[in-house]
Amino acid sequence: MIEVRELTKRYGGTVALDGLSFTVEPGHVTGFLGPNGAGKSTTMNIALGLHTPTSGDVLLGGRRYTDLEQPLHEVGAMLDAAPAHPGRSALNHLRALARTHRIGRRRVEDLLEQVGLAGVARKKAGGYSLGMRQRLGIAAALLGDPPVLMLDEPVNGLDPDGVRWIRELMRAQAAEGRTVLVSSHLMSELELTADRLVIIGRGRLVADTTMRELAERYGGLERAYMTLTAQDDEYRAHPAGGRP
Ligand SMILES: Nc1ncnc2c1ncn2[C@@H]1O[C@H](COP(=O)(O)OP(=O)(O)OP(=O)(O)O)[C@@H](O)[C@H]1O
Repeated sequence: MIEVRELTKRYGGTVALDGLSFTVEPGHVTGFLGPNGAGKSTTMNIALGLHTPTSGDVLLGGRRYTDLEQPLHEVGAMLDAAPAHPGRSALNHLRALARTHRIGRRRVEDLLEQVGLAGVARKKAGGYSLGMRQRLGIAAALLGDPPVLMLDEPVNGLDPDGVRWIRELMRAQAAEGRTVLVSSHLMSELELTADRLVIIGRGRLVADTTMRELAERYGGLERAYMTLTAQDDEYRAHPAGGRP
């Protein structure tokens, strides 16, 4: 489970997150949706201990990331598509990660097979395509068989095969009882993947619901997203005295 509690983050004068709270339950793929700059990456970076919140916190299975003794066994994450040093092979990259958690070579080889990189495992990552780098990032995230997965815009720039592969993988991970949070700024990307949805706008919670509920209430998912984020903009344009 992921618990985001009253999370606020300011970068100088920019309020990236403004008292954001929501919970992500296991057994579902939860989409984390919001326009560019809404605060999705900031939330994930804080969850993974990469940024410090101004106030509030994020708990993974009840603990902050920085308190986890064996983080690879607690949470797997892919925040960008450049997970390995370009001079290092997929095999060596995963082996190095595995050693930090006493994970065996067999697990690394099985994962390379699972993500479709077995054939290029000894080649340098610098020569990998975007799709191959994404697959390596996913392998690294899965290495410790963690109960929580967090993926930031994982299908950006991928071809249809890669998109389908990641989509099926996320659904399979959720079906096995894991907590899966996947961010996107496009509703169309989450439509076929997520069954729950957390929508944020300008660092605030806009909706926390199921896909079905949202589609029924607004007569379609795209329409729901446009309506909800437009309302947010409208509200934020008149913060002092409310709407005119
Ligand atoms: N390191 C930083 N320094 C200053 N401002 C930042 C920093 N990181 C994020 N921001 C600002 O915080 C806000 C939220 O950004 P964030 O990247 O979290 O949004 P996002 O929802 O992930 O957007 P996108 O879909 O474009 O990736 C934006 O206004 C952004 O400019």
